[in-house]
Amino acid sequence: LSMKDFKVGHEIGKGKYGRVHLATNKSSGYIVALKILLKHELKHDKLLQQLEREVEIQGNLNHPNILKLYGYFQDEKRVVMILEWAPLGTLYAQLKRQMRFVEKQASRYIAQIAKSLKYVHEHHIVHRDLKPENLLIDKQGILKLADFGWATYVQDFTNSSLKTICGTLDYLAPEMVKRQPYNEKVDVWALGIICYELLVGTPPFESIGFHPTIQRIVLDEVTIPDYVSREARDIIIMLLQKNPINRPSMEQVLNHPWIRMYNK
Ligand SMILES: CC(C)CCNC(=O)Cn1cc(-c2ccc3c(-c4nc5ccccc5[nH]4)n[nH]c3c2)cn1
Repeated sequence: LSMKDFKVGHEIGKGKYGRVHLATNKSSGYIVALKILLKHELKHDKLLQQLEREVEIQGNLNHPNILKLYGYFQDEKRVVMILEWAPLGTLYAQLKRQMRFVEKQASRYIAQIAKSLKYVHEHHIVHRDLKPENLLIDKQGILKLADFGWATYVQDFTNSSLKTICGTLDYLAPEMVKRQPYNEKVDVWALGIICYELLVGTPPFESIGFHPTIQRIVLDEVTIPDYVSREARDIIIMLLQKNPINRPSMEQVLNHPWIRMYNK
């Protein structure tokens, strides 16, 4: 495969390392998203190895709520990943449009994210950068876990400043902020932030500036508005436990009444 097998359309996204274009495969007519990374931008070969690892990971993940990597190819100038196209864009954009979701819709989205995370965690992978910008929606309204922050594949959090880790701090777990060892429970925390945000419209510890946000993540208890149901309140408090040991597994999340009541 090479670029000439595709009719390349407009740019749909721009990451730290790559540009994403809508494209059509000329022979199959299939619409895909092409993530194009210029080799000279991947200067030191560590990034190229990390990219190989990313492709290796993605190639083995096969789940209805995880964005598919169909394949990849390279020529002298670039590396290209052939990815599933999600026509309805990101959950972030939909949330901005709708302000916030009714509990049934929010519960359905949280259930889908929990299913994808259960699968990813079973493969001993931690996503680490779960946020509405990384969740895409296909034409049936099904959520697809993605990871555009290509940088997460090259970040080892130990020595990089928190600020460069990701655009927003809102989804960082307390143990990450405190630079302690972390595990898949950081994704459980992020799911709690997203759950709150889908129901309320803004993340619970959002503040102006870097320090206030990380301080609130570590110190503040979440305050949940009265219009949020008892069951939703219960799952949010469960997911946003400061101590990762007290957070539930994805199995337990999927068995919670607020999930079961809307996902028969
Ligand atoms: C293991 C798994 C979690 C990682 C999967 N790999 C990636 O997420 C790598 N990646 C995917 C993308 C990407 C970005 C945007 C889209 C889109 C898309 N559809 C849109 C519709 C409207 C507006 C914007 C849109 N972006 N579809 N498919 C995409 C794929 C960028 N980097």
